[in-house]
Amino acid sequence: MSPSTSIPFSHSSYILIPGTKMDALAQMHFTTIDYVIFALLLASSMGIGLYYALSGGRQRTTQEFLLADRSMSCLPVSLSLIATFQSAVAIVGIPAEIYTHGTQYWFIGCAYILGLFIPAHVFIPVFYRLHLTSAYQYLELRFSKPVRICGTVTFIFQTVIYMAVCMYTPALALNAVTGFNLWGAVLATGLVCTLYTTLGGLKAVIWTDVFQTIVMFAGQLAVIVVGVQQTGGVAEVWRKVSEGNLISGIDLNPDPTVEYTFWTLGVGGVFLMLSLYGVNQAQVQRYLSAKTERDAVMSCYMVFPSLQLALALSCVMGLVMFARYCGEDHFHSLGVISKNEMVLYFVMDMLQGLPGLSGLFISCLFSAALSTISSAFNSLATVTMEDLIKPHCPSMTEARATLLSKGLACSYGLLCLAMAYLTHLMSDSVLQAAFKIFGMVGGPLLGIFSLGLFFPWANSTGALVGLGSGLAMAFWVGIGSIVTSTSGGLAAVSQFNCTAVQLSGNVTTAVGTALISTAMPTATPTRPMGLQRFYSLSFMWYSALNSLTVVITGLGVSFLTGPMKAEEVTPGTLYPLLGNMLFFVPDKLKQKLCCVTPLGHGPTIQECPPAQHERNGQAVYTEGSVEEEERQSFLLTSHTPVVERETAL
Ligand SMILES: O=C(O)CCCC[C@@H]1SC[C@@H]2NC(=O)N[C@@H]21
Ligand code: NA
Repeated sequence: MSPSTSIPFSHSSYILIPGTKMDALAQMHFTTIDYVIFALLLASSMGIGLYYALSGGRQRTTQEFLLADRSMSCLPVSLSLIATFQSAVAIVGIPAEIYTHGTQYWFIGCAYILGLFIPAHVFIPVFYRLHLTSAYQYLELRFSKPVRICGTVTFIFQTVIYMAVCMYTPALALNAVTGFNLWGAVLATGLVCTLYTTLGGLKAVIWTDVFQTIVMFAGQLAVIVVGVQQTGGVAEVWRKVSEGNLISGIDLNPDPTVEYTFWTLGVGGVFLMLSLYGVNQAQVQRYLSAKTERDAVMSCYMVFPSLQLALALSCVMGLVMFARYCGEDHFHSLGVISKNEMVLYFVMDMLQGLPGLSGLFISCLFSAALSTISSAFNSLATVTMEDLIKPHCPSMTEARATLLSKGLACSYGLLCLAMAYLTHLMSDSVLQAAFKIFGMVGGPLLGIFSLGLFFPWANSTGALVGLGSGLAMAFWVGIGSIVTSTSGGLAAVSQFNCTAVQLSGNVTTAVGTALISTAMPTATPTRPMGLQRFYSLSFMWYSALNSLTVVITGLGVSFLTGPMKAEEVTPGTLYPLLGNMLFFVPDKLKQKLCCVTPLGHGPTIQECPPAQHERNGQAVYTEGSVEEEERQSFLLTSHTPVVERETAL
């Protein structure tokens, strides 16, 4: 056993080194029951999709297809909110991070507090009362149409790339450990997902998310239970893990180039959470599908415990995996050359001989992927329809609009399949690839929404230049880190080896030292200086850096080009940040002080829009018509008794 081997993790994943144990394992094909379980998962997802295609309003209106008729209660919405950003990436990626970096990553759970509290009390009330369909309608109301278009296009770009990673991960898993045909798996996943999303709309996506989240948790739990039992029980696992020095306390290191510290996870993680649970269309659409604002806020609160459970399951799986292979450079001898592969080997090693469980785990991986990918297709179709097509063809009939939405969901599905094929450059950890996508593209989007919500002076020129600068900053750092490959994840890989070594005197501790092995075996890790240091910024700071770049540049340009006055801003598009921070100041003084229009003052000037036609003197609105939308928006925003709502805020 070589005590200090460094395993240079390479870019390419999933090459099975012939003759190694891994290769032998891959020959271990699924038993029939495993395939049956996997087929059951795909069939039940299809069933739910078909059910919603043939029941209810039969997906005949965009209100139903894209927003589930705004009729959902908080439980399914909250499970769907979790499923959307908990994919195979987390299930495959997090245990490997725990194995190689210790439990520091677990501190991202601290970011869930503010990361869900702020969306519940800032973003949801504003978006819900504006009665939006697409989050980017907000950008037109607050700024201008060009800003909305840029926001939509940025979102589409981010989601298509993220989808490719999400679809590729479980398929590679299947291929790596079962020899199952890689592209057969991608095709099966993509087609099933595209079908039920296209047929059943948001209702089907939400209810399949509920089912798939349950399968996801069950699969992870099964692996953990079997893993603990095969490693000699909880006490044994705990002993090996603590000896391996894997339990890391709070790391308060302020160095922003260190990948995982309390600051990058607890603070940087909040910005990541806000970009996902605050302003991402997929989540905003779920909030808007709730039948009342209260249901939307409750669904956001209910995400917290489930997200903590999902995080705990992934982290514990990493600990058990470490305990199982501790004391031997297991993965090295196995020829495992990518972090993404570790978990798959571990699971197949644990579950072999237990028919059905490996099928359950692969179903868990595909459930996680399907629930994320279907949410993305549906939100991509929604924003394309609402932001890019409808404004140009106002006279389009409801039936045609719905048909076009279905066509969009389908074509996005096929596009993501193609993107999955192109995703050859898989960074060493798919989890880090996902974090980079969110940070580089989701960060600037968080910035532009924050600019609009919290800064009345911001104008649309500032917003456009701000968004552009945020994306430029993101790609400068992101590409810089790949080119110089100094940033964590790609080159420098810390590899915990859990061999016990004799230290000075007879003190023996397991070496928890992280052996930094870089891709250049000769290079000793030197402290990067200047621009190198900038490029080696932890990817956990990308969301914060890029959103703040948008806000600062956006404000600067707004002041240069003539800031907006509070009365010019569309009512209901500002969040009285100052007003609510100074909640202790009496209203009269507050109004004078920061001249802030309290939240919820909808457009009071306009009259209730004219109905399409009258029937015996009563105004009649057809469901889903533009007039109906305007009427609802008017009712929602003008009748609210502001005072009591404001205190609720
Ligand atoms: O699993 C994925 O597809 C994406 C990786 C996790 C995304 C973020 S991390 C913080 C938050 N917690 C989750 O479970 N998902 C999101
Ligand atoms: Na998911």
